[in-house]
Amino acid sequence: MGSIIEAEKPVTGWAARDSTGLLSPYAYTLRKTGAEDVVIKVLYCGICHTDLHQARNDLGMSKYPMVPGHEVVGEVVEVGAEVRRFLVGDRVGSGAIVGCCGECRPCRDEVEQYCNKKIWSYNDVYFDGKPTQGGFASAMVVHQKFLVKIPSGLALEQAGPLLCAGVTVYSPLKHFGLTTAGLRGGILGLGGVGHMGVKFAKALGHHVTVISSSDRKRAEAVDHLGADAYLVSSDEAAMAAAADTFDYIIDTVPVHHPLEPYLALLKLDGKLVLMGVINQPLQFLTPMIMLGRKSITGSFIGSMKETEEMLAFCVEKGLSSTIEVVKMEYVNEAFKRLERNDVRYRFVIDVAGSNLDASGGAELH
Ligand SMILES: NC(=O)C1=CN([C@@H]2O[C@H](COP(=O)(O)OP(=O)(O)OC[C@H]3O[C@@H](n4cnc5c(N)ncnc54)[C@H](OP(=O)(O)O)[C@@H]3O)[C@@H](O)[C@H]2O)C=CC1
Ligand SMILES: O=C/C=C/c1ccc(O)c(O)c1
Ligand SMILES: [Zn+2]
Ligand SMILES: [Zn+2]
Repeated sequence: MGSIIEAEKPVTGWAARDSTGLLSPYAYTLRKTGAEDVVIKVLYCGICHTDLHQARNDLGMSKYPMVPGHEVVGEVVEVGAEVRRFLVGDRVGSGAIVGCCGECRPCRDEVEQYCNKKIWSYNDVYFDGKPTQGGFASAMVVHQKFLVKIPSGLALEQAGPLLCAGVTVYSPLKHFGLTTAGLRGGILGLGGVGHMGVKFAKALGHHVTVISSSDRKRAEAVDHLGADAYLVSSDEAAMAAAADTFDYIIDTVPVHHPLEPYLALLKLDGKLVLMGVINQPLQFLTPMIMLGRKSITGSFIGSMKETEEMLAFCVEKGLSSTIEVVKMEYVNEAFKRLERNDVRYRFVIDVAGSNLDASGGAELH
């Protein structure tokens, strides 16, 4: 077991300073290692579209400097005195949430992502009053409850996106009972979350249709990801032909869009599950859901329990994410490419290989 270091630890991350979302090196300190804390050296971190929303202040709630990153894979380098679940050297993962109250109903029911006092991995304030900072950094301190072991069957760089994109799509499939083989599912938006949706839905034995904004991803969706069908949302004839055929649609589009074209695709009792973080009201006419008893619902990441289950599911089914690995110096370009929908299907930063501490942060804040 590692020793407890009593001092705050200097660390270098890449932070956004304002709503341009441009990231640059930033020096700060990590809290002293508490009894249930685990210090991790960050190895890899995926880039989720939420990181872009937050860095650019799309939701109007961003605080700077902000070190994004919530698809974190690391190696344990220290553990607190009461950490029982992890040892120095373990390969671990951390996601979007790093704290919760532990007492409310969602916490007691092990769906702590729905705790009203949850603490986000960055752009939030920890119990000690310090800002939380994410995984675009050389190290993090995380309470043991919010870490999972990465199973040995998974490549570390590919495991990162499972910790947000993966569990985000696994959780509603499980929760809404969408696990029966033979269901007909739609994945709207083939990005980081969407591509994991195709993989999980196929592994569950569903008939999977990708619904995309263009024809550009058709061949990859069918040949590489194994989708059964591909619809271009602007192709009115194809959309009309597919009306009333889907049990569910997982909607991952990150910008404002109409819902009616997708509600029309659902069968009786079909479900539209909203995933995208959208800062403008969405609209639909009520008959679009009444005539067919359809549901519009949403889902937020997944619990730590579901994350462990999802990782085991990936090992069992031989699944992982499809990624492009980049160095931290490329992160601003990666953000631009993510915004213009030019990534197959997730960027993952090789954080350890980017030698952040050697590059030196800005002055200590
Ligand atoms: N609910 C939750 O818990 C979570 C929510 N999110 C949110 O889900 C959304 C999707 O995240 P993620 O998969 O990482 O995003 P990506 O950018 O990787 O994928 C989004 C996909 O949506 C489609 N799209 C349609 N219009 C646009 C547009 N104008 N700009 C960009 N993409 C567009 C594209 O697919 P195509 O080319 O096929 O049209 C694109 O690949 C984001 O809003 C993110 O914040 C993310 C994780 C967890
Ligand atoms: O990517 C993970 C977080 C998603 C998210 C969902 C909802 C919301 O309001 C956010 O700020 C983030
Ligand atoms: Zn995310
Ligand atoms: Zn709680």
